[in-house]
Amino acid sequence: MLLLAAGAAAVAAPLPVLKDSVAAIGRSTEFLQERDGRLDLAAAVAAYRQGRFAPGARPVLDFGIGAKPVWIHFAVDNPTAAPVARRLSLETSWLDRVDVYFREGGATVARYRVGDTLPFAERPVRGRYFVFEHAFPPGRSDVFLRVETPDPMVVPLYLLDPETARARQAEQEFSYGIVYGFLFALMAYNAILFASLRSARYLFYSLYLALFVAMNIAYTGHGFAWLWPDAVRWQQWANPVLIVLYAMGGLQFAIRFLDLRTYFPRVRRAVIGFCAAFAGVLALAVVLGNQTLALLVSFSFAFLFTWLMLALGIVSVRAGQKAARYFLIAAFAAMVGALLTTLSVWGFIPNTVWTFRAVEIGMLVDATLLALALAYQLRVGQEERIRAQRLAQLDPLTALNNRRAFYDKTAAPWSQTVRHGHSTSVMLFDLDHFKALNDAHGHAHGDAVLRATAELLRHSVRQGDVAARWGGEEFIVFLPETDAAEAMRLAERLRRAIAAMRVPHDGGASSVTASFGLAQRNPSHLTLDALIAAADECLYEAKQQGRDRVTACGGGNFPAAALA
Ligand SMILES: Nc1nc2c(ncn2[C@@H]2O[C@H](COP(=O)(O)OP(=O)(O)OP(=O)(O)O)[C@@H](O)[C@H]2O)c(=O)[nH]1
Repeated sequence: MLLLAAGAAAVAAPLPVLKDSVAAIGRSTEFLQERDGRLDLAAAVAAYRQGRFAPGARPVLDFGIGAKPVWIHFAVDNPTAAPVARRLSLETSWLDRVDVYFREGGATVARYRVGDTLPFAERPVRGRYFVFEHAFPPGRSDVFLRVETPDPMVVPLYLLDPETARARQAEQEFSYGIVYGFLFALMAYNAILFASLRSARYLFYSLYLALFVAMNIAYTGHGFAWLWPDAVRWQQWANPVLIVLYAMGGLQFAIRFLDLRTYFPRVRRAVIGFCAAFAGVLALAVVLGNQTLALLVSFSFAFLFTWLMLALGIVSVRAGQKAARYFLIAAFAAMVGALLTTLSVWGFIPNTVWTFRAVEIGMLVDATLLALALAYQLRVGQEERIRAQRLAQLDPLTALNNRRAFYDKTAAPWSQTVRHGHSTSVMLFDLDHFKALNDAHGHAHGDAVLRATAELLRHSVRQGDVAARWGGEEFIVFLPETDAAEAMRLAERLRRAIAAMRVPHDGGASSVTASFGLAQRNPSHLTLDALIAAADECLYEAKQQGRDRVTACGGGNFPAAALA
């Protein structure tokens, strides 16, 4: 059993048992910030003895960005008769320099210097955090740490038995595996969608996730441990640069996803300007070698970024964009996650696995919702395309096929007809004296007559027949597997129905008649147009012969009276 003692021996606080608590020990520590120049160990120990150290008020000590170097002390009391092994870990990966001194009976028995300004291989225990193994002898030991960094000086200290510490680390790595695996899968899937659909929003979504992973890998220390263990200089700049790139990636995705170019062109320009301004100041900070400035730029950018994403989501929802609802909830989840993590790191709320990792949980929710939103947009886009295609094929007045659709839909049956030599006919008909009807009752009434005729036609054709408005007051029907006699019966039925039709207008109701031309395919009709031309000739003949009749070319002429 190992006890941790805070404060000078004379005023020792109650000693927590470390083995039972996987919590940061900030409250059991005391600290002194170097306000009047650098202190060496001897000076720090002397200051400690003089009671100049202040007690740690929170589990995780936090001194902010660009803070002066700080000395931290805690005492360990081993009440047993044998040494007890403990693992001290400082779970912030970005600290520039940390000196640790283990002292017993007023003498330093072990000292380490770590920090991300030193190559990774120099760490006493290989890990993304700063870890030290120490066997505490019976009785009291003192631990002094000196921490120096321009980065956020957050110092979550844990003192655990090595087994618990290793299990905790394995658990953390496992969960990072899940987070990165999930995000990589989404990234790959959307990159494939981009490759096949060529829509930039999928690319920017993948990029946004990739930049989140890159940023996360950097600030969790995985990058330094796995990817750039010797790139000490890059390690100094990786966090601010990747934070800014991540936020820029998010905004670039938002621009495309929310289609700001169409909906809010000025907002889009402002967002691009905002990104460019921050990127410019960051570049300046890098050129000047001013890390504190770079960090201030990146954190303020990240802070504004979360609010901006939320604001863009809100205005887009208000502009009626359905998919923006997903975006808004996603941005909100990411924001809550980032907020919880920040509060837990700074010790305002309990630093549990859930609160500390909330930023990643928020990002998983964010990424999932955005993937759903992209899928939703894809589906809506497809439906719109299909609807547009259908509309492009319809005659707007009568909702019958237009000419283009007629040719589309008859292409296959026509080839069948030609290949198998089936009898096929085409029927063309044209309303008689339609100009006079328009003149007498107005164009709107003429339209009503055309719609009523189309309705009759729609109900007269059989399955497989293709009816269309050919133009003006002229209609066409392609009749597959239909010889002249059968076509004649169909046409005659339709002619009578049209003649019997009454279309009401202000002063009563009007009636119309129609003239029909019929042509049955024969070997001389090499194309459908040739057959249509033949039907057109018959129609002309029907008109010539007095209208309100069906004329079959090469076949009989059936005036209304003859068939009545
Ligand atoms: N109301 C209405 N009229 C149309 C439409 N399309 C064409 N028309 C009219 O249809 C009339 C066709 O006139 P014409 O080609 O002289 O034929 P017609 O008067 O029917 O005479 P015949 O065909 O010889 O019996 C024109 O007055 C066109 O303006 C339409 O969509 N709506």
